Amino acid sequence: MLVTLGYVLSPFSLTSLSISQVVLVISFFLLGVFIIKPAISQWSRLRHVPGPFLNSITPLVYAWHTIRDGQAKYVYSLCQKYGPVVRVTPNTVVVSDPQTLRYFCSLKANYTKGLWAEFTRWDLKRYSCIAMRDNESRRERKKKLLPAWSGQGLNVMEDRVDARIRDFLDLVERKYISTPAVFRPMEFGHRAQFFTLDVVTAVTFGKPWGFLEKDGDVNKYLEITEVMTPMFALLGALPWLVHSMHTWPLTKLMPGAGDQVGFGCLIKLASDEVQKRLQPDDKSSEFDLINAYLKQGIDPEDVVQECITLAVAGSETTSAALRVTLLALLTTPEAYRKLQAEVDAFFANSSKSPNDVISYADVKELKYLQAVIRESLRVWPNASGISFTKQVPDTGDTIYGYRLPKGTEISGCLMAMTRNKSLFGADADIFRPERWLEADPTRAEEMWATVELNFSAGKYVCLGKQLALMELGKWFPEILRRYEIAPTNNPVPMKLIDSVTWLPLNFWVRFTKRETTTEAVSG
Ligand code: HEM
Repeated sequence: MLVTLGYVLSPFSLTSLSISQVVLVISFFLLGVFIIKPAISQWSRLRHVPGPFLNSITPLVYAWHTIRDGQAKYVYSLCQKYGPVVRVTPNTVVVSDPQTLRYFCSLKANYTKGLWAEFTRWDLKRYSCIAMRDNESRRERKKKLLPAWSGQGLNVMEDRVDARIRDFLDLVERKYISTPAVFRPMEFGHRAQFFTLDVVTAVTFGKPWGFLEKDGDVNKYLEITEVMTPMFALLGALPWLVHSMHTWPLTKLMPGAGDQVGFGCLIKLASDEVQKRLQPDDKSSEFDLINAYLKQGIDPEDVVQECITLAVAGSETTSAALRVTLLALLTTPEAYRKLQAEVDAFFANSSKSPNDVISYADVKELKYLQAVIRESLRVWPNASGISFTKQVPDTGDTIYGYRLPKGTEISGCLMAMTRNKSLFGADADIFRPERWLEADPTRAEEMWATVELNFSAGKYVCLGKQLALMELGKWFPEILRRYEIAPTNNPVPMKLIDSVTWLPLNFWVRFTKRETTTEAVSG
């Protein structure tokens, strides 16, 4: 560097320059070495990939749009403008073709997880599966996690979901039935989170954390995570932030088991529960994910990390899907009535006791219900920006004819895939469940294979996919058979925020009992 500096200064006689001129020359030199040169080399790596010029030299454009409008809408607009491969930040490209997404998630493609995955590590010495970037270690771990998510495990999970449905119905009965004489509105955005958090903790720890019973935030967990969630969107753009967060002194700001409130309480809950199972006198032989994972020989410290991940991965995503599905139904009265009619017909012909929660097997047979769930996942896919990037392997790769050097981060724009007009029809931007019933079986299969990418694919596929579909599938019939739900007239209208998942603010609804309602089920 000194040689170069000498070369730059050589045309001048140092004695002929004033101090301020020397400072100016050195400043230009430093600017060139530390800012312009890296920017040029960053830009040139992927200069052949289409995208806005500014995005190719700085991640701040993406970060700005993410903060302003949300990542999904922004990345979707870039895909529409630039085609199947778009450069969204200097080192990130996004594809809008399902086949390519499936390819880079497959075992054979040998891609690894992108840098954002580092953010999902709470203990820097340990990894949960979702945070593992090394392919061999994640393959080993996933092999041990998978058995719990099928067969008997899934049956027990179904019982736990049923119990939380009963808790939800009990909450509605206790506090939220409106009549012409009494108006008792519910803010549904948070109640959806209470439901999914209680499901996921019941499945993981054997008992719910207690959000529904309290009808409120437990240990300020939600208050604090709501601030953190939008950061996921930004981290896709600013991976260096992830590294800084894992460096002293910022590590001091990371949540820990000693915290009295927020995310640290979840860490403590997970550590305590795992420790309890390790005691010789522990009696909790029942199925839950802690016992199942320990039985597979996963190190207890790693089981703690898996539990924490589950609570995060399994609650925000599913509650977002629950909220947007209800929102879609409330704003499409025709669909609401059709679903209600299907649900009524099912229960009218069912021999089950009114207290039994509908089985998952029956849920899968309700065609309009399935169409509604698929349609809402289609119109509002989760994480449709660059949140779950993967990294191109050492060999580099060629995608759509574009050479991507090793280390390039790549992601799929789900919204571009799930609103593709050639597959879903000219009205792909609107919620219309009928499209699923109109499509011939081959087309319907392709449509679902695309929408299913909400849960990722290949070696990254979501472990909780069936659990999430079960929660959504059971919640609607059990609620709609008993109550009419209507939006309320708020002075401040509802707003849907894109914060990796979908977060409606001010989502107030009114529950009234239906004339033909069956009795609310008791716990
Ligand atoms: C609508 C609901 C859900 C959606 C859209 C969803 C989406 C996803 C996606 C996209 C991934 C892959 C991330 C990546 O590529 O790195 C993932 C992974 C994961 N999800 Fe879900 N998820 C949902 C519900 C759940 C539930 C209910 C649970 C469990 C209680 C869960 C547990 C997990 C776990 C453990 C992983 C990590 C899998 C791995 O790293 O191989 N998810 N999910």
